Amino acid sequence: MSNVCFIGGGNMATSLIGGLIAQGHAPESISVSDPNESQREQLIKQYGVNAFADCGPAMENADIVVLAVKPQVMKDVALMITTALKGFAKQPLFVSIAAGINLFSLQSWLGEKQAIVRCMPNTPSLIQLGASGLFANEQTSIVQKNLAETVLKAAGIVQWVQSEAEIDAVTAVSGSGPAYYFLFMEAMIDAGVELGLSRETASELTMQTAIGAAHMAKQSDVDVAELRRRVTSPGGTTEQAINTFESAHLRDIVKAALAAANRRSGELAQLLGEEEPSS
Ligand SMILES: NC(=O)C1=CN([C@@H]2O[C@H](COP(=O)(O)OP(=O)(O)OC[C@H]3O[C@@H](n4cnc5c(N)ncnc54)[C@H](OP(=O)(O)O)[C@@H]3O)[C@@H](O)[C@H]2O)C=CC1
Ligand SMILES: O=C(O)[C@@H]1CCC=N1
Repeated sequence: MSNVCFIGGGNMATSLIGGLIAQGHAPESISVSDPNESQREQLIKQYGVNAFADCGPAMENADIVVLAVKPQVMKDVALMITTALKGFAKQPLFVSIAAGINLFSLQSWLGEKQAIVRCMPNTPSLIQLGASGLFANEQTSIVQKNLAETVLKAAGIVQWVQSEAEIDAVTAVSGSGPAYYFLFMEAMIDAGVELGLSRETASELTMQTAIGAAHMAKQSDVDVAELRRRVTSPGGTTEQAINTFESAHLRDIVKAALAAANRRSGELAQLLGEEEPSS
């Protein structure tokens, strides 16, 4: 079993650790570094993993180091890691899950020779229903790619993408995606309450409908547009609701929202990363 280290033990690391443990990964082979004591205590209590304040002891014997800190602190953290790595015989594979921080910056901080995978997971990893996009630098071997894939697959599905730019698109679709569905569910629950349902009933119906629709879409041999048409009886109730969404340009709103998320990844790269020399 490979040794997995997380630098940063917040929301996303907790989701991935939860997925790994649920898939039978031994807690003793998982280590975390986080300066926040209560966060460390929570992870030890909940999952029995090893937790440290500093990155050095957490990374000892790690085969894979997942960089799970906020993009804003990634440079400082990466430079600290580089110093700690100097005493290590074995160099681990790095997997960065930070939005926007590109391979050029990560290599500048961690070293040009390091094997690095950029990954964009999402929080449903906690219940093994995550969706991750992966892209590796040229220094990453097939064995290391398989290792990254195995760790992320414990948390859900994995898609390798063809170019690094696609990771920003993955961020806009599935990285941030759970929040879009939660927003839609919030709105449906509130609307159900306005129509006279209790909040509990509106919540139960909304969540079960989301689960049912997602399962159907995944299992069906027809596309989602056809599934939508099958709910929409001519002259019926759904048609009224769909017409309301279409006349408010819901598709344009979704397109603009995902474009804004995608654009933000580029801005974070510029704000927080190293400037690439123009060729
Ligand atoms: N949340 C999400 O849905 C997703 C997030 N991501 C990416 O994952 C990364 C983490 O996000 P998220 O988990 O939400 O953030 P959190 O703030 O929940 O977690 C980050 C953790 O890192 C800790 N930290 C700060 N400095 C250090 C350090 N020097 N060494 C070790 N740990 C440190 C923070 O402690 P403290 O709070 O005390 O600062 C915090 O506990 C981000 O880069 C984000 O872009 C990717 C996909 C989805
Ligand atoms: O909002 C963010 O920046 C992170 C990345 C994807 C989901 N959460």
